[in-house]
Amino acid sequence: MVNETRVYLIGMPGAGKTTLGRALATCLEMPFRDLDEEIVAQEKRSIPDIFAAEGQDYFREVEAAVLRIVAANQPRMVLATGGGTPCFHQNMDFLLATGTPLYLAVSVPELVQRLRLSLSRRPLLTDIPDEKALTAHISETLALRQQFYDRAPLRCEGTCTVEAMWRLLHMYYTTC
Ligand SMILES: Nc1ncnc2c1ncn2[C@@H]1O[C@H](COP(=O)(O)OP(=O)(O)OP(=O)(O)O)[C@@H](O)[C@H]1O
Ligand SMILES: O=C(O)C1=C[C@@H](O)[C@@H](O)[C@H](O)C1
Ligand SMILES: [Mg+2]
Repeated sequence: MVNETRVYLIGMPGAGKTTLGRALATCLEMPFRDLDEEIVAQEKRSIPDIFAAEGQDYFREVEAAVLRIVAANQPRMVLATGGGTPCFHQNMDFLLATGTPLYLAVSVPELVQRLRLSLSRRPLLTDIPDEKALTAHISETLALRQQFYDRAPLRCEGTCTVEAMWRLLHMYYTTC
């Protein structure tokens, strides 16, 4: 039953949506899609280039449109969403209506350690000077996003694994 649905991985940048999503899809023998990659393919430019040329509002419109197109084309898949996806254009309502959102809940210090090395390719993090500022930024962003992430029916805490996600999904589908 798990593999007849759309599993939507949501969570902060660095939570592991792409890395774990790919592995979960292999384990479930389901197609894997990454919303950021779909946006890059549709726009034929990188995410930092989209933000720089058009700004965040445009990016969020494209993100919402591509989400709906990918879902329409894929009745079963594991989809790694973007970090901000659930927070714009009623996307969280859409995710809940069309599949099973699973929130990867990772602590701020762990996110900071993972994101530290990749700031330059993340358009919302490029101007952050040091680890203290990064910690403050991640904490503030998470505080704003938490209300959206918390609507997910499934939540994997800490250093999540494919096995832990599989167990959550399996329990959810056998009890619902
Ligand atoms: N469970 C994990 N334990 C340790 N490191 C991890 C784990 N999951 C992901 N990472 C590492 O954290 C970094 C970010 O992972 P990933 O790109 O999958 O996150 P993401 O949620 O897709 O982020 P984004 O929203 O920016 O696309 C990568 O360097 C990855 O190797
Ligand atoms: O957290 C965010 O708002 C973002 C996360 C990335 O996945 C990309 O979707 C983009 O860089 C925006
Ligand atoms: Mg990703």
